[in-house]
Amino acid sequence: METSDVANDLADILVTEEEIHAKLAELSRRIEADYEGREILLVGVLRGAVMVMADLARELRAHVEMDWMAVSSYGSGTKSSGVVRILKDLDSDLTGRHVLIVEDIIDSGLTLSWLLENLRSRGAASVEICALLRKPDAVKVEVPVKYIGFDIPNDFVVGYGLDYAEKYRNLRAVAVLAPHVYS
Ligand SMILES: O=P(O)(O)OC[C@H]1O[C@H](OP(=O)(O)OP(=O)(O)O)[C@H](O)[C@@H]1O
Ligand SMILES: Nc1nc2[nH]cnc2c(=O)[nH]1
Repeated sequence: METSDVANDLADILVTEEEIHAKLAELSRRIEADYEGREILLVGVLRGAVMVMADLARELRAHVEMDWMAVSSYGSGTKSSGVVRILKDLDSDLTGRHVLIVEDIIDSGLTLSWLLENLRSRGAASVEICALLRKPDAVKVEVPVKYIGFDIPNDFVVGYGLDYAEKYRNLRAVAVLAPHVYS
């Protein structure tokens, strides 16, 4: 597939690569200051958070450990079912750890509100959330997010880790798909 084929599928770029990296730098400076003297365990939520985890971790000028969890709440469609299943659990013991959950997007909030409670019950010293994107008009459950990148409209978005039918995760920007992709 040619690169131009992918570009033809995009209706609108919502957040550019440059804007993402500037925002992650800004959030990283806040995180470094907030966690001074405390080591962070970054918990990435597979698979969408792979890009934001990789770039945030490399932007941070502090020791971090990284672990991964895979949960499923969407099945194969574009609507959250609200039923969250653990597909891959953490390898780390969270007792006494300062956990920072790294997510790509908060849509309904169902995934993160469930995950927050789940990780808090494991004896962590603290559990906070860093999410690149949030859709304020889609939220069904309010989630206390300490570090947020961008509030975006209530459209289905792809890129920078986010997929449609497992494609488009490798886009450098966050975009809305053109209608012909769905037909
Ligand atoms: O706020 P919510 O409505 O719960 O939606 C957010 C969740 O949806 C996406 O994951 P998805 O289930 O699409 O899996 P993926 O990360 O493997 O693509 C995203 O990565 C979040 O985990
Ligand atoms: N790709 C993608 N996954 C999501 N999961 C929840 N919201 C979204 C979205 O807008 N795009």
